[in-house]
Amino acid sequence: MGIELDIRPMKDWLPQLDNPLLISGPCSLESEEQTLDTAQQLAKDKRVFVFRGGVWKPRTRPGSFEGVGSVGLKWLQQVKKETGLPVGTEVANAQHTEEALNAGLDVLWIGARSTASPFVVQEIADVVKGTDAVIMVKNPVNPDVQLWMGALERLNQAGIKNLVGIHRGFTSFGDSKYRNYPNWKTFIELRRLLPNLPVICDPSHIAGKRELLFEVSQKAFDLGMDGLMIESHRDPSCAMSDAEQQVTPADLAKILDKLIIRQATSTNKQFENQLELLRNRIDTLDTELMEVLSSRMEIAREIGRYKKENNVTALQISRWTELMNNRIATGEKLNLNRTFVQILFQLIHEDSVRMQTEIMDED
Ligand SMILES: O=C(O)C(=O)C[C@]1(C(=O)O)C=C[C@@H](O)C=C1
Repeated sequence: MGIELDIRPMKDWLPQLDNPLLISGPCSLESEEQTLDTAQQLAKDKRVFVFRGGVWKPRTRPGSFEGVGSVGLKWLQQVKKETGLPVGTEVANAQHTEEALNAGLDVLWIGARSTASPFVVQEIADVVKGTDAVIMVKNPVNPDVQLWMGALERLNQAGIKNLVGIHRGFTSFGDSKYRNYPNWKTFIELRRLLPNLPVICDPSHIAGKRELLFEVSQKAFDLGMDGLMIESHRDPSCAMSDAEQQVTPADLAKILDKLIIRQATSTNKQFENQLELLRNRIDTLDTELMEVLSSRMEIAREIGRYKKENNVTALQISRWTELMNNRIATGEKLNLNRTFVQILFQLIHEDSVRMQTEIMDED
């Protein structure tokens, strides 16, 4: 389902922005002193454009530190006064939103668990209606691009044009080196559906550990994301939440020094010409690929008709297993990724079986 949102570019509400947008600050605000000290250090690095600090912390289980609450808004106001940095926090219900707006916060964001709940998003949208608030929407915990877009749409319908998506990864099951699996394809799909929506990455929540922050941040820039939100604490070892994934402002600067920021296009004519030549070759190969697929499917249909006449099942598990093993081995010789080959042939086989059963069930 296609939707068009009326979205303003980030520079309209943050004129000092010199791409990309970097938001940083502690996971949770813990004391006025910790807040101001971290903010002062971050403000010295001119690459940080917005200071963040969690005030109300949605925790998975009760009993964990749930944030300092409303008093933290005063500390954020103080940060703004002392450093000149715009400030932001996460809101999870109407009351948080009202308080944050009244405190003059510059940026509010909706967390992954809240984005997954349309009632919560609507409640927040009703409060911000008619204001020129800047609202960032994290992806929902599950990789459902429609749910993510739905949240953005609700806010846009409430007149909010200063919208940004935040990619923070998705709940992982089983073994994963990430705290939240990045599933980059969900971002790619969101960008395809809403090309004018700025989207930043939250490497802290994807990585879950500071050692992976650089790798995830670089990947975000390789894909053309518009910024990063990275948690920073003056002393992560004694942070009251997410200690493993926070970095000191000094370590943040080291990560930023190493990152390569890529542009969507290049002004180099030679590059553009060469790219066009290579893209033409891809177009030709894709046409051949489709023609080969079409011939393959035609044979599968023929087999289907034949099986129908002879009362034989569409699914032939031993042939399918043998075929898959063979294609993976061939793929390896041809330098094709194993998972890619597996998924590709699963899709082809699935459609082949679908067509054959349709033929069999025709009158
Ligand atoms: O070999 C067959 O029996 C086929 O119908 C072809 C095919 C395939 O598309 O490769 C389709 C269904 C079977 O489960 C196995 C293989």
